[in-house]
Amino acid sequence: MSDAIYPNFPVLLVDDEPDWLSSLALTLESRGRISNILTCSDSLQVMDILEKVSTGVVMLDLTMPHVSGEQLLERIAERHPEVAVIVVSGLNQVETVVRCMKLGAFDYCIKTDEEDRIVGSVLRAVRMVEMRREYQELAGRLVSRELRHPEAFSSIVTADRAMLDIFSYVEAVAKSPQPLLITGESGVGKELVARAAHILSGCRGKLVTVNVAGLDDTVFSDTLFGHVRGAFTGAEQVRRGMIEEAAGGTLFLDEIGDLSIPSQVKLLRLLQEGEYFPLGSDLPKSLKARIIVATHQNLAEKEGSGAFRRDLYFRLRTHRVHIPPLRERTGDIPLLLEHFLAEAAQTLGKKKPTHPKGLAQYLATYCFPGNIRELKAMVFDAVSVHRDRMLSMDSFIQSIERLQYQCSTPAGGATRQNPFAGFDELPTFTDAAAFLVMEAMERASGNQTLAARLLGISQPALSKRLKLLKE
Ligand SMILES: Nc1ncnc2c1ncn2[C@@H]1O[C@H](COP(=O)(O)OP(=O)(O)OP(=O)(O)O)[C@@H](O)[C@H]1O
Repeated sequence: MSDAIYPNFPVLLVDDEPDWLSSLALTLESRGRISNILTCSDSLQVMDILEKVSTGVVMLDLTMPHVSGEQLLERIAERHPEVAVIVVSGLNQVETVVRCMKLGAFDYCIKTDEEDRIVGSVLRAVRMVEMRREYQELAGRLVSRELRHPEAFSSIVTADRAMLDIFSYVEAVAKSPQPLLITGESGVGKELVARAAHILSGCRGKLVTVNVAGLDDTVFSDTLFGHVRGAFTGAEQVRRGMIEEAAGGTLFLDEIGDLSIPSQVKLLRLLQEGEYFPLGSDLPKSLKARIIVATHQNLAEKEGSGAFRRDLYFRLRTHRVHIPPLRERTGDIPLLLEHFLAEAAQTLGKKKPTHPKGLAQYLATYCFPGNIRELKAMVFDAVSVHRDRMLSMDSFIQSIERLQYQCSTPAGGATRQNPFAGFDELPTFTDAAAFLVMEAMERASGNQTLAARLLGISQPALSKRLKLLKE
């Protein structure tokens, strides 16, 4: 949650008793952190307010002069079905409850109910309205496929459809108080997406990044929550934790899949309660930052094996995006190549070189386990050693040939499979060679030099085989 008022739509409290209105408002603010509250003690004004202000939730008394709560409930359900109405009444009669629920009430509370019951009901209604609004926003954007703030994504070079859909999604959920989970292999651009989500959130505070991989539980707590003086031996100064650093902004927790179980419990509590205790202090502090988390690991698998808490996993996955690896968006390679060539030339103080025809095609045949970071490093390496106007292909070929084995083994480095192992009847040498040649030509988009490299033979040798195939 940011410093901004919460939720981003008003909760309207309607009751003819001003004292009850102020006490309810106080309870919602202190127990539910709901600060965006409007009150109305005149039932005649309610429909006017709803016309003018985009209210999300109404808490409605039943017994009021002029217009009764039930009449209002009926009108609201008819004219503003998007508003969630919670009836809060002194009447504890089953028939009244049933009638109100039939008229479309979201919930029915009795004024003498425990505070937690009433606050819990409002929080559920707020969450439902938030989700409904996010869904409508998202559906609208996916249909129009238009970004309202494309500048937030300006550092992410792509023309890939899946990536552009991710941008729409991130834009739609950017203002949500719920955490955002970003998954994807290492180097796909998760941090860039987190940065874009932070810009779009409208929070004026900083984006504070913490890589939680390898932090033991004490260091994790100290880093995030900070400590008071004397909290432990050596704690001579107060330490502001990263949550406080990020107040009014975004806290980005990278490598969340590596978090220890005790730290997962603490993170879950922080997300659930919106509160934390600095080490050595028994005075809680409020979370005032939006949380974004990222991991290259498969959290569903980790949850299945018990290495990641289920409750935290479900809490984190409310809003989630998966960034595809570069090998699944090879259409981006020419764009990224141009982008990194310009960046490398500028950084290294050189003139931007042109690249050989076929380089992008050649790169597209490689699996890029390190994704865009790896491509960027390759381009910088090539630019740093090149002397002529035209970039040499050799530096790329050498890097790729050195790393190529990783592509031929499945993720996780399992041993190379024999592709013929499951065949009942083996193909002849001639047939197998013909299939290989056709596959290489396909992968190299018809470029014989590239196809020959993929097969480890010379271009004339490939040309000879192609001629034989045609005959
Ligand atoms: N689409 C892109 N356009 C331009 N640069 C990109 C793009 N995607 C990634 N990069 C660059 O690649 C590098 C890796 O990106 P980033 O750190 O965001 O990846 P990551 O998924 O967070 O990696 P890790 O999991 O290792 O933390 C950065 O230098 C980033 O600027």
